[in-house]
Amino acid sequence: MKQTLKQLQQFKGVNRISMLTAYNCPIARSIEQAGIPIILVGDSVGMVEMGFSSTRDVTMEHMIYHIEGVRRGAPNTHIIGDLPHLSYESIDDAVTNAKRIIAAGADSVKLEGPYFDAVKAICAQGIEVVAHTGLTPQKATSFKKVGKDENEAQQIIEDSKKLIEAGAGMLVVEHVPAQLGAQISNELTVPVIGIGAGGETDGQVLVINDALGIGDYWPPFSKQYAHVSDTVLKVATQFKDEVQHKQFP
Ligand SMILES: Nc1nc(=O)c2c([nH]1)NC[C@@H]1CN(c3ccc(C(=O)N[C@@H](CCC(=O)O)C(=O)O)cc3)CN21
Ligand SMILES: CC(C)C(=O)C(=O)O
Ligand SMILES: [Mg+2]
Repeated sequence: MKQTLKQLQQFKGVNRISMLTAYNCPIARSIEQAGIPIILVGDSVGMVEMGFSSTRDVTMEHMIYHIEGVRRGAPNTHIIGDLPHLSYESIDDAVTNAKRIIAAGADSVKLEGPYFDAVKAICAQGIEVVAHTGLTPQKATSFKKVGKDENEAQQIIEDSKKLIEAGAGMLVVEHVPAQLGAQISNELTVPVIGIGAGGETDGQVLVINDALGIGDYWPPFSKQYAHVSDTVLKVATQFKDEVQHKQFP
């Protein structure tokens, strides 16, 4: 059954939490069928589905379109919708756009970085918020690991704590040393979901295209459980040949 962030918080320290991204209806349907409790409609859609070289090209309209499809496929799964780049620079925009993400079918919204007042304002509207620290691709100029030196690590810990104090009910921490992922998980009372943040976080999130082996590049911390792009190539080639040689239909 679809759970709220508040209900999902009970898993901390009890069960590991799995989360996958999804961007369309049939993939979301299979993820729900597998019993994954949380689907993230990430702005990574811009890179892995739309062919942009950054998540900064993703708009509110893109996010809404994808969230609507995912909700049709997964009516009973908690859906987190990413707020895209520049959609929460002002408090007014943050609240307006969070409401639009929820109206599209998400159960909570996620935003990147130390936007404490935006988190507070969105929570004040009764909308659950997921925070995101570590590597934050909307602002990043490279996708290198962050938090490797002591100052940077301390800043990430402080931002994470303040985002939870501002009202965020869950945290995603991306591409940081395993020891920092573990420390943040230990120090926060809410679930910390890691991606490239080691094995000691409360849960793990993976981009579904990386897990399926769709695309031609996958981050070093990801795992390919299948190689679907190879299958697409095989199928398309076979179909072409069969049409050519009148073997199909
Ligand atoms: N397919 C995909 N999977 C993701 O997990 C993902 C995206 N895209 N796009 C949005 C962000 C960006 N992410 C990424 C993407 C690449 C690296 C990566 O390859 N890092 C290398 C090289 C970095 C560099 O030299 O610029 C590394 O060794 O850290 C890391 C995180 C995670 N997110
Ligand atoms: C990588 C995850 C955490 C994300 O924000 C996304 O898929 O957009
Ligand atoms: Mg994202």
